[in-house]
Amino acid sequence: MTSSSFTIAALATAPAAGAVGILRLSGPEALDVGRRLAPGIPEQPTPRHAYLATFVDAEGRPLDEGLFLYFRAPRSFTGEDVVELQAHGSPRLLRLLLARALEDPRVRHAAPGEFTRRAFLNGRLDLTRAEAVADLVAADSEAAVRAAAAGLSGALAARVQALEAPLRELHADMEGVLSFPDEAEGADAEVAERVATLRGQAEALLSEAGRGRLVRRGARVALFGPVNAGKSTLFNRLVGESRALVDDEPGTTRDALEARAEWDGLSVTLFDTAGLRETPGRIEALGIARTRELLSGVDLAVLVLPPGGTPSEAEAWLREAGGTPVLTVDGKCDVVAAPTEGSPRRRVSGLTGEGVDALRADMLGLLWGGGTPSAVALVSERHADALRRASEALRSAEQASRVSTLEVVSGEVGLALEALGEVSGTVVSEALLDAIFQRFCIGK
Ligand SMILES: Nc1nc2c(c(=O)[nH]1)N(C=O)[C@@H](CNc1ccc(C(=O)N[C@@H](CCC(=O)O)C(=O)O)cc1)CN2
Ligand SMILES: Nc1nc2c(ncn2[C@@H]2O[C@H](COP(=O)(O)OP(=O)(O)OP(=O)(O)O)[C@@H](O)[C@H]2O)c(=O)[nH]1
Ligand SMILES: [Mg+2]
Repeated sequence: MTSSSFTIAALATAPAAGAVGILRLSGPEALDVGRRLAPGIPEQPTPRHAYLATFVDAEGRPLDEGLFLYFRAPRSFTGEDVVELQAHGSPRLLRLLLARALEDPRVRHAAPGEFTRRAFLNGRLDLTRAEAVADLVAADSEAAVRAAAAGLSGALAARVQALEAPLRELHADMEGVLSFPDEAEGADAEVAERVATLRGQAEALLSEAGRGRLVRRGARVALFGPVNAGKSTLFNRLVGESRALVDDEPGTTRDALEARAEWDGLSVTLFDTAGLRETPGRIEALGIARTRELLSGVDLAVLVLPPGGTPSEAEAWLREAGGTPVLTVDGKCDVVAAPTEGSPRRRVSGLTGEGVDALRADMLGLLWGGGTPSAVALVSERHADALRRASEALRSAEQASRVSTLEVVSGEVGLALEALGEVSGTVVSEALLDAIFQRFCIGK
């Protein structure tokens, strides 16, 4: 028996009490096994019809009354026969039902992501859409939900396809000329231009990886600057609650504090840090070392300066952020009159809230550079790696088209095609599938 002819079973709902819990079976014996748990179901149930059924134990004693659904292959999520027992959401009851299904030697417990893996192997989803399923389940902000939903409906698949199809055509044209130089004469016209256009597209898609990461993981933003500048007060204002301690004693914040917020649908983790100063006490020095470390790992740092901060002071603090982009603001703006000539820096007051909405908009602008977070293509690290290899092969092809033979150009284009195939799933190894689907939860 091959692994895919095994019938698999798993709970499709989280192992917690809820209104409804689902046991899902997929494979050739799904109906037979399902009917043994729900003996009232006809031998040939109507597919996609919700039957009210009694679920029973091995002695025929009722365990629950629930819904029974049968999806006949290939019209199911996995493309195989699928049966769902939709029971009351008791974790203990569901484990009893699962254990009964697993008593059958033709059934084994599904590996993480195995239902979706079978859907992929049976051609129901391409790889980008299968991965969007995992992204959707893991999404913890509205932008992440919307971007994953777009991926599930094929947004990324379409962009990869728009690259893969003309690349395959170009490859075929060149191979044609190489095999039948007389008949295919001219089919390799403008190779350099065609390669250059496709490389541009591959790089454009690759450039969305950073934004994809931001949507998936959320943005990380840290407030930093000299002691007593009003960082914690501003932090509390930005997160909308009094999370951080505030005091007029400089050095109040010793340990970085974090809070999660959702701005324009984007998940943002905001950090309040220990204020920096030149001659710190010992404990504070530890906090300061941690601030520097934190600053190096965030997507954006906001330097909060006290009123009257000079440009040279600002310069000195800016160096603390290393390579991280910095947005500098003048804090406590309520205590100083607005400068007569337009100050280059945003003025905010954590105390009164002045300038805080505008600051939030500035931060989103810097993190996003415009556009809506939910409209981003969810290019993952895995996709980016393959796209990088595809772009490199296309760059070599471009060079070869000027200095080398058509054979060499075609070889490089072939490599680019292989790399792209890893994104869509037209070229995949078992090991790659293992790596992808291991990240899924059980029952998905
Ligand atoms: N109860 C339940 N809810 C669920 C799922 C499930 O498996 N069970 N899903 C699981 O993740 C998602 C829904 N995804 C699904 C995708 C395709 C098909 C399906 O039957 N497709 C067939 C028929 C399409 C049609 O006739 O319109 C097909 O693609 O051929 C079912 C569920 C979310 N909700
Ligand atoms: N007038 C005014 N006072 C503020 C403002 N923000 C903070 N303060 C006051 O300034 C003092 C320091 O505020 P914190 O928010 O604790 O400053 P901090 O930068 O976190 O300080 P450390 O954690 O010590 O580095 C407190 O007495 C606050 O009430 C503001 O916008 N306007
Ligand atoms: Mg503080």
